Amino acid sequence: MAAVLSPIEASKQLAAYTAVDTHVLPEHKLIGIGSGSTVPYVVDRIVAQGPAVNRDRVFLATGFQSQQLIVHAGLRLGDIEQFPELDVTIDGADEVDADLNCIKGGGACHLREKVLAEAAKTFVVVADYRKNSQLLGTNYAPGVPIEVSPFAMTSLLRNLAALPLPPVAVLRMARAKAGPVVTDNGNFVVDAVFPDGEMRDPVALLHKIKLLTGVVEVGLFCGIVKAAYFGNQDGSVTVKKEGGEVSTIAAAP
Ligand SMILES: O=C[C@H](O)[C@H](O)[C@H](O)COP(=O)(O)O
Repeated sequence: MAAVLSPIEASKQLAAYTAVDTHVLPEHKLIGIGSGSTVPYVVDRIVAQGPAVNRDRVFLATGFQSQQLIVHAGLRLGDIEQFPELDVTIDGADEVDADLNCIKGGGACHLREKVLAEAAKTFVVVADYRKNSQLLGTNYAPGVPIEVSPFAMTSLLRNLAALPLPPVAVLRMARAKAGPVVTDNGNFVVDAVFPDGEMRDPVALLHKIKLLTGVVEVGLFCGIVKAAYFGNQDGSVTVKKEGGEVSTIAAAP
């Protein structure tokens, strides 16, 4: 018997299934798989397309979690060095604004995620309705994830504090380990809550943070997303597309 999903899980699944059905076509052979709690549903739906179509596909991972998902699903794992150009990458998101700018990195994977997003002809994000917002920072409270070289962590905190509109910034600590979260690249993550004024221009903010010494990557994804799929509580899916088009696919009867 199929497990009964909670409303949030059901909306993640709905978003993931709809995005895969729309964007992962039989002719797509190189596919990036992102990170987070929505992505397992992406992999499930791809597996459901069947062994015949998946046999000659290669899947690239944004980190340890998606690598495990790919391998355990019996799909072929590839490397960005071998396959620098992908047909499509599907990933989760922490928050998506009206212009398809995103906060990503709640799972500390945003460096590799951005590499696979930029490598893809089509980059799509999937999420539940809580991530759909007008202004970044409205629903996702921890702030902008900033991956930083460990040696530069203290100086980054000082440099952030010295900005004209400084954020409240903290080193992300691990939950079941003493000490900080360490990324798949061996770096630390600083979470920085910026004033609303700064969040209104994510592109400018991204550039400002990226210039600070020791910053490896910033969890602001700007101008990369082609479409975002949000599963809603009523079983419908809201689709936001590059260019501003917003539509809702009605719930199945
Ligand atoms: O670093 C993690 C990623 O950016 C995730 O895609 C993001 O945190 C969303 O994850 P979830 O779907 O679990 O909310």
